[in-house]
Amino acid sequence: MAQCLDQAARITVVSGGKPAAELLRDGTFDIVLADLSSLSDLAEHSDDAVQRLVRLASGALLVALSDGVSVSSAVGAMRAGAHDYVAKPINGPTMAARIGELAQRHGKCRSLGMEARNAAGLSDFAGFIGASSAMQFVYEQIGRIATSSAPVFITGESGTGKDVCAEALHAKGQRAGKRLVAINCAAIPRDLMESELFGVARGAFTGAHEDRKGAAELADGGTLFLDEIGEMDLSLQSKLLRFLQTGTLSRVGEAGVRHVDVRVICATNRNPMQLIAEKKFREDLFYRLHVLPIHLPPLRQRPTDIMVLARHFLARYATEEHKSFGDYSAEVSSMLTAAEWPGNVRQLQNLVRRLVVMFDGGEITATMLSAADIESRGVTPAVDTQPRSERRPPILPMWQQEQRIIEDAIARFSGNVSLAAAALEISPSTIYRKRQGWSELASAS
Ligand SMILES: Nc1ncnc2c1ncn2[C@@H]1O[C@H](COP(=O)(O)OP(=O)(O)OP(=O)(O)O)[C@@H](O)[C@H]1O
Repeated sequence: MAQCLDQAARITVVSGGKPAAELLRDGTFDIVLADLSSLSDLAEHSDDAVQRLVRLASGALLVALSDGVSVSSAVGAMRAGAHDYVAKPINGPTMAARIGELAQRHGKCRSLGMEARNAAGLSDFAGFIGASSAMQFVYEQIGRIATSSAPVFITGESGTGKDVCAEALHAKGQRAGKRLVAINCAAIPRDLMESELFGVARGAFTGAHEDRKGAAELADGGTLFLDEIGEMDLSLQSKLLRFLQTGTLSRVGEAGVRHVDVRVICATNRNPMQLIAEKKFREDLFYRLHVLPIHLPPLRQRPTDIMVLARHFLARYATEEHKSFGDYSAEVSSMLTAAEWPGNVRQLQNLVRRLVVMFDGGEITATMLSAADIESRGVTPAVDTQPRSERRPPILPMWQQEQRIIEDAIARFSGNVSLAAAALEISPSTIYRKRQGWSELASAS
């Protein structure tokens, strides 16, 4: 692992909780890797031992290592103050990647010598734009793990580039000559999901007029990207687990098995540990998939990327629209850099696209920016000639108002959910999820 970390990293190994406690009392460390099975000399219960080590190692990041994979011990260690939990066995590069990701999240890169390494970083990489140290770390991770066949688990808020990441991993890997087949577990109705994933045999159900390959077979030799994996039905999760364990699948309605060789990449914007705790995601499947994790940081945590992205999108859309724009004014630059970007890169991208469509060119001013922002929220004051008393519509429940906004947007784009989602700055899967919820609410009322 030492070879995978920065060259200047110094690693001290001790065996047992007591020697570790003494060392932490006297010295300063950035990362503590605490093997839970070796702490019994410090406290009877490993959670208490972790708590003591965390207290002694003030300022250090503590990673708990465990022999088995168990949510209760993970939760216990995290409650006791550990910053991450890793199940053994784990190899050096993966451990180094986990540490880097953790350091990124906790702003420890500088002390771990990562900042200096990133100074001459890339401003674009396999579809990504961004020169921040957070993105340099992502590029490094992609470069390091792309050639492996082990599953990758991508996490990150909506709009942070999880699809871009899956494409980059495929493009940089040895399977690039074969297909990358993506399947969105939230967008496909539950009863169709199994046949979409594993295929269907002719006559399996009404409408199955011919044999059809599913996404896994179509990706044979290449990469299968399971987007929004957290939304997958529990019964299908068991079948996916069996597929991962055996490398074989059966099409729906077929008795035999077929061998399929795919690299699996999955992504979610949900917290996987929480899904497991809520029994919505199988723990054993999670650990099968969570071999090489990549976390995409939200845009607000990498403000240096904001203007790089904004300029990139401006140039791109101006070319597309055959318009000529100058730069963003200083005021606009500081407004964009200070914004929170809950929709991350997708939100910024949509805003710039609207600016380009709405205006003819020139420098982007604060007035233009606020006009484009108002447009995005659909705040268009209507001309009102009726008396006030007649004007006020009844207040509808929140879900019905939300439904109206979303369905209006879909109608505006002639039924194209992806375009409506882009205009509303949400993901298409959010729309599908909400639609499912509305029909349940409507049938309940
Ligand atoms: N670093 C980046 N550089 C350039 N474009 C980016 C970057 N990150 C995201 N994008 C663009 O932002 C949009 C959203 O990205 P993507 O679909 O990959 O996000 P996501 O994390 O998968 O979102 P969701 O969870 O909602 O599906 C896409 O158009 C993508 O090309």
